[in-house]
Amino acid sequence: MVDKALGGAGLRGQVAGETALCTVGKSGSGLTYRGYDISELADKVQFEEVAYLLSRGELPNQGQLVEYKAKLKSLRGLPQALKSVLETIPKDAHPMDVMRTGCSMLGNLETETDFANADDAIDRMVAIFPSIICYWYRYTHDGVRIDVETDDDTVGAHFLHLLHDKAPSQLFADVMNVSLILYAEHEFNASTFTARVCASTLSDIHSCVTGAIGSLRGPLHGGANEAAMDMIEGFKDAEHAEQELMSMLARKDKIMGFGHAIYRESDPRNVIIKKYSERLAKEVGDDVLYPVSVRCEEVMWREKKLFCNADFFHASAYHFMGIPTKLFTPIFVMSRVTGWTAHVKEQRANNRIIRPSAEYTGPDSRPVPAMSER
Ligand SMILES: CC(=O)SCCNC(=O)CCNC(=O)[C@H](O)C(C)(C)COP(=O)(O)OP(=O)(O)OC[C@H]1O[C@@H](n2cnc3c(N)ncnc32)[C@H](O)[C@@H]1OP(=O)(O)O
Ligand SMILES: O=C([O-])CC(=O)C(=O)O
Repeated sequence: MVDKALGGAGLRGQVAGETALCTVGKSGSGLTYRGYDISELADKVQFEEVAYLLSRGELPNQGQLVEYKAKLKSLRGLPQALKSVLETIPKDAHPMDVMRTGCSMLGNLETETDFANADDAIDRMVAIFPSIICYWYRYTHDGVRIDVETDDDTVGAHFLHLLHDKAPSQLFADVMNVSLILYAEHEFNASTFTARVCASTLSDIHSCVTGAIGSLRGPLHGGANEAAMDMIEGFKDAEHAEQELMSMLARKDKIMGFGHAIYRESDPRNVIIKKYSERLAKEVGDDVLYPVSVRCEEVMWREKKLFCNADFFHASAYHFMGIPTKLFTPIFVMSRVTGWTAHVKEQRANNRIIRPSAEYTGPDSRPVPAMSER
């Protein structure tokens, strides 16, 4: 059924399948993973518990969590052939292209041959994605071949450790944890739908994730956090931000990090990451980027009733932790791989190939003219 308020373009408002994984825009804060509210998850659990919840169906007990984290730790290493491929990708490549190639190469080296073993392939991707991006980044930017097998307890701490060559502070590790939870799953968003379409052909899980990475890359989806950072970095202070935004709105520019396909008044993830951005700003002594971001939020709501989505305050939060802007969207991949792959399993469990119909708008039937008549 088409929701008239949203219109039908972009399949908006049309139910394209069922899921037990996530609600968007419904009860509680509006976002739940398997029934658990996002704000409670962000408050109380680790990303690894969310990853387990999505792949296995329930939150782990203590023993299961210990075992799961030990398994992830043991899967961080990169095969030599994958390292060689990463070393050939140029320094100026976009890191999302590196993620896409890294995932695809992993699919060549560790091909999923039996859907019954999907959880092993999923765990491997959750564990190895930070290694892939950091190995390439440090090799091409710092000229070092890093050892990716750290002893860090969590995916977020492991990532920051590899990137900065030292274990992160507790605050930074906590922010990464919350960020990875917030990005983990979001129903039938564009990249997840890509993964489900691929899964519906009974393709392998690495193909599903490789396709999803390509969809996430665009600035209307995951790429918005980088685009938001590029924008706010250009503002000198809150006053300047307001003037520039007003001009951008007058030119009808799209303001990255604002608006949403489903939420109408707010994105429940924003209030959570905004709080952490504020804490980080205090921690690092920022008195520009956070006030600039807050002013952008005020102006966009006042002028357009547009609100910050999950991406906007992620920009300043990641920046405060010393993460280069072009690595922002790969972090989204490190998290969303848990949602994508849970959807792949769900699609496989109740599958019919996804193949909608198109309304034809081309010319009427006509004969092929001879070459001399074209
Ligand atoms: C984690 C995520 O992927 S969250 C999304 C990240 N993407 C962004 O931040 C990119 C900026 N935002 C956008 O481009 C859009 O809001 C999207 C892609 C997220 C949603 O697109 P839609 O569902 O088409 O948006 P929606 O139907 O609400 O748009 C309504 C109107 O608001 C405008 N609008 C929506 N978002 C913005 C924005 N960020 N800046 C300026 N105008 C906007 C649209 O152009 C549209 O105007 P129109 O009717 O004159 O064409
Ligand atoms: O749901 C969407 O369309 C985009 C989004 O917020 C996400 O994927 O996290």
